[in-house]
Amino acid sequence: MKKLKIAIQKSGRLNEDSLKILKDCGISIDNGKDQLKAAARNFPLEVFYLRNGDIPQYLRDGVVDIAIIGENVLVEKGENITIAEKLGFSKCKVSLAIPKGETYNSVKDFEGKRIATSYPETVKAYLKEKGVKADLHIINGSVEIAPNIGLADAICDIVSSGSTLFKNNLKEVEIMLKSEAVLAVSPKIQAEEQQILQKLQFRIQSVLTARSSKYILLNAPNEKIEAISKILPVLKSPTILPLAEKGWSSLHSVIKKEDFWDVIDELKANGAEGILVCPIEKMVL
Ligand SMILES: Nc1ncnc2c1ncn2[C@@H]1O[C@H](COP(=O)(O)OP(=O)(O)OP(=O)(O)O)[C@@H](O)[C@H]1O
Ligand SMILES: O=P(O)(O)OC[C@H]1O[C@H](OP(=O)(O)OP(=O)(O)O)[C@H](O)[C@@H]1O
Ligand SMILES: [Mg+2]
Repeated sequence: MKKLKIAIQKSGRLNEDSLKILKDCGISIDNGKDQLKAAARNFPLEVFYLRNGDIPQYLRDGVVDIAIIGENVLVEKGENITIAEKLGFSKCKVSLAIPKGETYNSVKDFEGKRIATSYPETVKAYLKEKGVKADLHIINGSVEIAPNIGLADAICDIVSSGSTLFKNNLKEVEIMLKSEAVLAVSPKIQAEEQQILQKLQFRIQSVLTARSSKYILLNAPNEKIEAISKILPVLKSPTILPLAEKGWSSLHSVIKKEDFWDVIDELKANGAEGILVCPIEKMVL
């Protein structure tokens, strides 16, 4: 039987969450420390542990069928590669930054400036669109140090919490793109592998929907149930069950994780008690 070949980052920021999402999809993989290739035990999947930056080429060549990779890397060198799914982790921005003390008016300020970056294609495309010509210095790491050692006037790199910029006395002035981990697909994927991908994608979608949702249970007097049902931003209509105590009911539903804190005060004001919010493991809509 054919196997779907997936590339994930060997080590680094994407590695752990990539393995976790496969695990949550019920797929167990031998994760030997120095292994570069492993087979899943219970799913037709072969895992290749690779450098994030090398993955676009492997996808293009059809050496692997799919990959979990930072969207920013696809923007930089992911021509012809499609995104099947956004995975919701490793969220970051790719931004332009300049020394904190300098004034900034607009992207035109980069005209003629030296910009250090590991993402030259992304910067080139961005500045070209804005009609700005700058001088790019390509370096592979520790980009934020460049202005401090006189190598460049500005930088373009990944920003997440902003602490690396802060520590290096820099400020973010342009956000070029927002990125997260994605499931990317090779243009050379074959029909049989495509079918396995569909099965994997179905599992991933169930995991992602569950991750962004919560199961909520609460008790309320019967006369308040209708009002409470209207407050809750539920996915479908709630389940309502009578409690042993007369005149009271228990309401069960699924809500979006981020919505809960917006409605909690209103729920309480409407007589809701014993509110439980629980994680959901898998969810099929
Ligand atoms: N500080 C950060 N916060 C959130 N996501 C990040 C951060 N830094 C990088 N990422 C995301 O994680 C991906 C992998 O970053 P990481 O630094 O682990 O590897 P890398 O050095 O870019 O790649 P390689 O595997 O080729 O060495 C990046 O492409 C980006 O999408
Ligand atoms: O805004 P922050 O939260 O500080 O994150 C941004 C930093 O994180 C990444 O570096 P990483 O730590 O992955 O080191 P690397 O340059 O060796 O990849 C990125 O290259 C930035 O330097
Ligand atoms: Mg990094």
